[in-house]
Parts: sequence; structure tokens; C-alpha cells
Amino acid sequence: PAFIRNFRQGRLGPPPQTPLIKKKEESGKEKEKKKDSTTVVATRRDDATDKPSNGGKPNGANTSTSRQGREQPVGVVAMPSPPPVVVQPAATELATGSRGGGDSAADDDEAQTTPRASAAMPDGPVPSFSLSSPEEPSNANPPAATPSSSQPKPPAPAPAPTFGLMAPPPRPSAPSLRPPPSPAPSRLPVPNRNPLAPSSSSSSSQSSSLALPPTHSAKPKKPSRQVVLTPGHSPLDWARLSSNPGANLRGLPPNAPPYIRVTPSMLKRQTGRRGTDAWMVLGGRVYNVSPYEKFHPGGVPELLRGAGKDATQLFGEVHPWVNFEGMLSACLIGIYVAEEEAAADNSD
Ligand code: HEM
Repeated sequence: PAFIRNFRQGRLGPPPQTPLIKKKEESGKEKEKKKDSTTVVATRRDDATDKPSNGGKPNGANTSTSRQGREQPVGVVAMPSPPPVVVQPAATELATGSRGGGDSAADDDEAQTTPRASAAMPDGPVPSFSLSSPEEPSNANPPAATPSSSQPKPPAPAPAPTFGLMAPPPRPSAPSLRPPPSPAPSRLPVPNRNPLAPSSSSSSSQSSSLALPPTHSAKPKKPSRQVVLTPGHSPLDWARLSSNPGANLRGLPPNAPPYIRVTPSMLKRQTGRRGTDAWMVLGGRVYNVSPYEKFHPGGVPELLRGAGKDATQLFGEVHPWVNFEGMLSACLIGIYVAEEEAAADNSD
């Protein structure tokens, strides 16, 4: 700048003492520097003015807005050429961006792809409709379906391809109709499996695998013969009562020995009928089951089936899992003995 100032001021004054060659070179350099200086000044002013509005970016879009007023004289020299070139693509980008509402790069791609899709879509529908229309009437109502589908399709290109794609579905409907015939072959393996278990002896392995469950399930679960116990006669109530030492469940006089010898003649009179207690022999021991009658889950009649006799076998046939010794410990009278043994003991 100082040289330029001196040069501008030196026009009127004497030229500097320099050889002609240097003057020529300097003159050429000065011309270039003039251009550079103008450009520099212009760019400096543009930068100074654009930075606040343009954010330091030399885009033409913002220069068009910032270039209102004082910048024009300087900017007209250097800026005009780049801005219009840059501004035009920017304007197109903004226009496409405003249309698509997305990024400029994406808009460029969309602008290219969207016309291709629109052009391809209208071509497809026409042949697809002609194919779909004949199939639909065969499956559905011919008068209503064909005209309604054919009319809206030609005007609207976009929905048409979708319907054209929908035409194939009728074909899947045909395979859906195919399964009905297929069940026939599928029925063949099914009967093969079924006959294996009941009758066919060809494959013993499969029949044995299937035979095991029936054997377990074949065990006939006897219907429960339990009765509804009256209130206060639940198993828990019996446990509470039998554990009470003060309760006399034996039914014997207080002075009776802890264990007595019971003979068959004695036992057969204790049937639980006619005001007598029901005595029952279980495992060689004699129990008075009368206190337990209303607690018996199988009911009183069932319990009395073994009264006045040795019911060990019967008891075992009905419920061998029942722990009679523990449940009837408070009802134990004595031991079951033969008449001779009792007579011998009494004689002794
Ligand atoms: C010998 C005479 C007896 C007969 C005929 C008899 C019969 C029965 C019957 C039919 C049932 C129902 C089984 C079922 O659930 O279907 C039953 C259940 C029962 N009986 Fe007896 N009973 C007798 C003696 C006894 C005695 C002396 C006791 C007490 C120790 C007793 C305790 C039970 C018990 C606890 C059940 C329930 C079993 C269970 O739910 O698994 N029974 N009895």
C-alpha cells in the first residue's frame, strides 16, 4: 500500500531513480499490484462487511443480501463474477430444499430418484390391471369388482402399481386352495401312526413308545368314595382329639388294664350296633373304632364293615397306605388272642 500511495502521488512528481527495465517490470508489477490491491481491498471490505452477516463464508447467497449500498462500488469489480455463479446453484438448492424440506445433498438425490419412480410407476399399472381384473371376477363378484377396480386405476398412477402388485395375491389364494387337496396325502401318515398303536405289529418300537402312556393311563383311577365329613370331624380334629390324654377313646372302664386279651367270642359282639362299640382287629391288635366313626373319610358304613372281626386284610385292600397304628393309638384296647390262650391266661 505504501508503494501504491507513493506511486499514485508520484505521478505528478519525478519518477524514482530506477532503470528502465525495472520501471517496465515495476510498471507491470504495479499493474498487477493494482489489480491485487483492488481485489485485496475489495475482499477486505467484503470480509469486513460479510463476516458479521455471512459468518466468514464467501457464499453468494449472503453476499446478495449484504451487498446493499456502500459495498457496491468496490465489490462490483471483483465479486460480481463469483457471486452470480455461486448464487444460482444456491438458489436452486434452496428451491429444492424448500420443496423437499431436507438437506441439499439429499434433495439432489431425491430430485434424481423421484422423477424416476414417478416415470416407472405409471407404466406398470396398465398391464397389471388387465391381468388382475380377469382373476378377481372369478374369485369375487364379477360385476362390482371389475369396473370399480379398472376405472380408478387408469387416472391414478400411484395406487395403480400397488393394485398391480396386489394382483399376485390371488395366485397365493390358489396355493391356499391347494392345501385342501394336500390334506389327502397328509392323512396318509396320520392313519399310519394311529394304526401303529392299536393294531399294526409291523413297527414294534413306535407301538411300544406309544403303549407306555396308555399303560400308565390305563390304570383305572377308582372314583373317590370319600364322604363329606360333618363339621368338627376333619382329620385335624381327629388328630387334636386323639392326642388329648384326658379323652377316654378306649371305651373301657377306668379300672381296666392298659391292654386286655380279646378273644374271637368277645370281638364278634363288638360290632358297633345295638349300643356296643365297634372293635376291629388290625395287625393282631384290637382297636375301638367307634370314636373314629364320624372322622372316617370313607364313611361310617364302610368303617363298620370291619367291625367285630379281623379286618386286616380288608383294610389293606382299601387303603394300605393309611397308618392305622398312629391314628388309632388312643383307641388301642389290647391284643387279639385265641380262646384257648385267653382261657389259659384266665386259669393262670
Ligand atoms: C376295615 C374297615 C374299613 C373300610 C372298609 C374302610 C373303607 C374306606 C374307604 C372306602 C375309604 C374311601 C377311599 C377313597 O378315597 O376312595 C376310606 C378312606 C379312609 N379310611 Fe378307611 N376303611 C376302613 C377302616 C379304616 C380305619 C380303621 C381307619 C383309621 C385308621 C381308616 C382310615 C381311612 C382314611 C384316613 C381314609 C382316607 C384315605 C385317603 O384319603 O387316602 N379306615 N376308607
